[in-house]
Amino acid sequence: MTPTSTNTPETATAPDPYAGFRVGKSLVVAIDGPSGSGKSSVSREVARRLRAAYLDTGAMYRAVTLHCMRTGIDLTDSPAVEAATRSIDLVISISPDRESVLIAGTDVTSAIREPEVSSAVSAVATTMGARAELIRRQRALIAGAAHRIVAEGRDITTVVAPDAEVRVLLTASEEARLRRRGDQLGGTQTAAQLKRQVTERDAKDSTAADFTQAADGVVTLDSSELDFEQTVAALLTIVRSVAN
Ligand SMILES: Nc1ncnc2c1ncn2[C@@H]1O[C@H](COP(=O)(O)OP(=O)(O)OP(=O)(O)O)[C@@H](O)[C@H]1O
Ligand SMILES: Nc1ccn([C@H]2C[C@H](O)[C@@H](COP(=O)(O)O)O2)c(=O)n1
Repeated sequence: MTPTSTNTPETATAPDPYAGFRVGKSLVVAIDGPSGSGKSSVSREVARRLRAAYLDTGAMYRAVTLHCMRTGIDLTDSPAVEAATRSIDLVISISPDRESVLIAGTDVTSAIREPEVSSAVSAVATTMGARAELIRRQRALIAGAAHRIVAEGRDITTVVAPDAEVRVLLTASEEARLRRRGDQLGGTQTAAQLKRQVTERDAKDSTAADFTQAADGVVTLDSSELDFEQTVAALLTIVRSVAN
């Protein structure tokens, strides 16, 4: 089943002084980058300020992974994973203010963030048939968003929405990304655990999508020396300069 959005982003009728972006003009902001670079948190906040929809494509890979795990599908069995991806009844919110992922009506919003899913998700991300189906659904969600959307993942600037008005590779040094993920998890993880969750997962995922270097026309934003607010402001500046 094709996923449907549970959100209709606000249709602005007045100028949007904070975003400084012309009202009424169609806008797709595509963001890629490695784990811990700040894609989800920064993109969500930028979407709020642009009064745009927000699509977390990683959540879709996570949902398929959880579905396979719960239904006993062997994640190394590519045809079975592809079939599961084609048939999954997946509904994802594209509101930046409401995180919601449903599989066949069951709320899996928190479950897809569990460490077991994070450890297993690369198996789905590297199953090309599964990618093709998720890319198809992601394009449909982007096309169906009212008139502005920020979509983030690993292949949005290159494959899902290469014609987006704004295309950004959000990076940060490995040290910054490991530190951020460690802080995010409340200091509960050892250095080795963090490396597995960030660096090793990226190494596996980058065999299926290139998010380590900016493709032609993609602007690189290195947030290593920026705090969260500075990164949001820098991304909004790029949006204004590229899209206006
Ligand atoms: N510029 C920044 N400075 C400091 N911390 C940041 C910055 N950007 C994001 N963060 C924090 O870093 C953590 C990781 O960010 P986030 O989850 O958005 O990364 P991500 O790129 O989406 O990772 P993943 O792909 O693994 O989901 C979060 O706690 C977030 O608040
Ligand atoms: N467009 C995308 C989005 C995500 N992935 C993969 C890479 C990750 O291992 C996994 C979960 O993403 P996260 O929630 O950590 O951002 O999904 C991908 O291959 N392509």
